[in-house]
Amino acid sequence: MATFQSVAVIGAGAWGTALATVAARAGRSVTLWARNAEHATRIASTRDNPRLPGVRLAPEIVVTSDLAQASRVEMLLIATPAQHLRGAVNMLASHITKPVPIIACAKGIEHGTHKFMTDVIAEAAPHALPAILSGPSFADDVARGLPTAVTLAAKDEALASSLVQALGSPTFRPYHSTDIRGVEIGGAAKNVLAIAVGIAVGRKLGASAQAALTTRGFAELTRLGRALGARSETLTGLSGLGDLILTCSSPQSRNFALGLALGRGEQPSAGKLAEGEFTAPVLIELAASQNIEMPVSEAVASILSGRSTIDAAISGLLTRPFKAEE
Ligand SMILES: NC(=O)C1=CN([C@@H]2O[C@H](COP(=O)(O)OP(=O)(O)OC[C@H]3O[C@@H](n4cnc5c(N)ncnc54)[C@H](OP(=O)(O)O)[C@@H]3O)[C@@H](O)[C@H]2O)C=CC1
Ligand SMILES: O=C(CO)COP(=O)(O)O
Repeated sequence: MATFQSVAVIGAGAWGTALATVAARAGRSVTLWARNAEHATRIASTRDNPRLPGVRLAPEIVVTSDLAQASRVEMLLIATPAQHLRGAVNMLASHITKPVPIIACAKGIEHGTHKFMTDVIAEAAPHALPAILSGPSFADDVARGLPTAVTLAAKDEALASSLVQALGSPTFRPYHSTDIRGVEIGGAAKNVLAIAVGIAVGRKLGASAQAALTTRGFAELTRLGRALGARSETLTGLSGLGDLILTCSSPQSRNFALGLALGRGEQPSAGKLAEGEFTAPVLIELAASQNIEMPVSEAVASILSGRSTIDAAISGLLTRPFKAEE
């Protein structure tokens, strides 16, 4: 089984910083790459990243903005926002001349192409061995060493298992899988559904509505997943149901918090990345192309685009025809 001793994390936001900490805790030699040279220098000297406040970066983590240096490793993790993953991998591609695992850690679907993250990696860096890491894991919890479990999928099971060995520790437990698509669908869709549930909570629709909306959201995530070939154990696993439960139940989630603010009629906090906002339009385009009904996601997309008011969207969902549960 291959061992991966050196790891680079591309993207020094909250998640990239937490993942660098995870890899260091697992005993890897870690480089964290920030696109901005000034940020890299500041993080390297203060050992503190304002994108993940209160977390001290381990002294052995090298922070750099030099991509050539960062890419001289045995495995890479990409932790940029989903819509910037292609740009980051394009920059890396000229440095990747032999098969190297590149793990997508972003949750989303690319605008315009409807491509999932590992497809983007395969296209942009043909030598890469694409993989995906996703599951219920807030950066802050992960960085502080609170127990978390995620799914890590690659096409080749032995590779997925080696990557798990390289990153896993008692407080960060990846489960390996070969169902890349299933993992990607869960991570992308749950962010959109969390906005819906946040809106319902913000509108004070009650705990019963919160549970109902989360469950019906899971039904539509599952419908799309099945249509795209995902395995049911993945959809009910950590990267599907697990992450949906986390994100739809906690204001610690930026997607839930965005919905909460919208539901309360407040201004959402500026500068916080809520991937569901970007995923919603492309998710419903993808669903339509597969003839899959995703009414909750459609309601979120129509609210975010201004095509519908919150009250009209809620009323639209509540007056849908009664039907068999599936
Ligand atoms: N935070 C979390 O708890 C988790 C997040 N994720 C996923 O991880 C992804 C990143 O989220 P998160 O880290 O929280 O977001 P942040 O907003 O904290 O950070 C995003 C980082 O990406 C960098 N970046 C943006 N564009 C580019 C680019 N073109 N090239 C290189 N770097 C770029 C930003 O750089 P700069 O600082 O210069 O702007 C920033 O450091 C999202 O898809 C999210 O869903 C997954 C699991 C947990
Ligand atoms: O993906 C996450 C937890 O698994 C983080 O959720 P938010 O992006 O909504 O904060």
